[in-house]
Amino acid sequence: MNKNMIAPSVLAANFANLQLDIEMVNYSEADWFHLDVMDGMFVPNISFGMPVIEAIAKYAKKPLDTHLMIQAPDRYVKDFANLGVTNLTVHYEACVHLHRCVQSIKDHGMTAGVALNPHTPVSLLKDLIKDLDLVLLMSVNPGFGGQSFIHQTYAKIQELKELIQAKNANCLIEIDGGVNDKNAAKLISCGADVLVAGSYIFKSEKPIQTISNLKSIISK
Ligand SMILES: O=C(CO)[C@H](O)[C@H](O)COP(=O)(O)O
Ligand SMILES: [Co+2]
Repeated sequence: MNKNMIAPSVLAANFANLQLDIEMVNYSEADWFHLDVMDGMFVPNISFGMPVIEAIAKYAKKPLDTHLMIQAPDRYVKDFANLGVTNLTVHYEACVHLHRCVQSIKDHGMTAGVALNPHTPVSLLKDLIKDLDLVLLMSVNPGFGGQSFIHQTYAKIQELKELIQAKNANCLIEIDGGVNDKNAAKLISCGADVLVAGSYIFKSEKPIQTISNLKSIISK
């Protein structure tokens, strides 16, 4: 997979005119769509589910990177595969049988990611890292867009990078929450491959330009 990527989080898009924002991302230099699914149980917020992803998939011309913030996500792996999701990320904290869930995601033809909450140590992934295509480090507490970046994330990225290298694993590091032009370069230099950005992109006056700026910051 390519590195130094931008994944706009649709959570911050205009839901009254989603198609317009989807076309904007298609047209932009962004690499993936980031789709945040929240169930009101694992996180204290409810976002969107299958019907909305089905609608997005109709217009999206870039891979769908889907971040499940739901309890027992293994129940829905097949449904997300059927919607055309490219990468499915589940939370470490939401999965009792994480290894089985990761295998199921791959068996359904998707790449598999595991997300860690800010309080969850990277070392817990040591026995699974070789099976993963992506690790998502939450740089805010999951559930809401527009929160402030947690600075401890920089050290976690470095620790994760060391684990990946020590285990000779081949997985991307994705950072999610509070990403902007101030922290993007440092995140990449610490070892991140994919930056998710929601509010910073969709709440800006010129989102296409904002994506382009972020892309040039992380490509240097
Ligand atoms: O997973 C998420 C929240 O749980 C979102 O992807 C994340 O918050 C992105 O939004 P922002 O860039 O506005 O912080
Ligand atoms: Co997310």
